[in-house]
Amino acid sequence: MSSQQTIDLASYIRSIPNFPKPGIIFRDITPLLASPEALRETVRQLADAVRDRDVEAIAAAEARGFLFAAPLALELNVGLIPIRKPGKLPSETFSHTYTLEYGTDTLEMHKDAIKPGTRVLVVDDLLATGGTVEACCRLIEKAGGIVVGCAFVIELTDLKGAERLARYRPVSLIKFSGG
Ligand SMILES: O=P(O)(O)OC[C@H]1O[C@H](OP(=O)(O)OP(=O)(O)O)[C@H](O)[C@@H]1O
Ligand SMILES: Nc1ncnc2[nH]cnc12
Repeated sequence: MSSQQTIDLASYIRSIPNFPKPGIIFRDITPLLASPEALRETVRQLADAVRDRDVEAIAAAEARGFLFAAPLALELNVGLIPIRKPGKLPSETFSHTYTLEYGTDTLEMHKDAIKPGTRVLVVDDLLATGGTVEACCRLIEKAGGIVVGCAFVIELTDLKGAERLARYRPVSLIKFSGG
């Protein structure tokens, strides 16, 4: 695809009704991941959206957050801090429990992952209630980091996650309403 043509990123998201529970419309990123052009454009747009934040490190929660955090860290030339589900990280961790659109979960981060005062951007594939990324922000703050923003590929606007995360100045590339 030539650089003159714009890519409609939303057209690479597949909507699957009633997964993983009745009433949820699952926004599936696998078609976007399958396209190198769409994935490259996604990472480029995320980088452009946060370039003025003086980001010094990127943090992301497993699993889908990692898929965008690693190429974005390379694009911004900063390191990557993995935030993981319980029992996966080998050294001492901080822990935080949060509520999802469906269910609850706990996340952990290495206590020594961040030098105090480091400017950290949190990245995830999708913003629903904001619970996951709020948990990431809490973990970063417990470690003495400064959350300078959070960036998402997809935002589910009806769930008001952007309001919950307003103090972290969230940005998103694709917005869906209605589930
Ligand atoms: O804004 P929230 O209400 O917190 O929801 C969004 C989160 O939910 C999904 O992750 P999930 O916990 O399903 O895990 P996965 O990445 O391992 O699929 C998604 O990747 C986000 O991290
Ligand atoms: N509707 C949704 N689609 C995909 N991932 C999600 N994570 C939370 N809600 C989701």
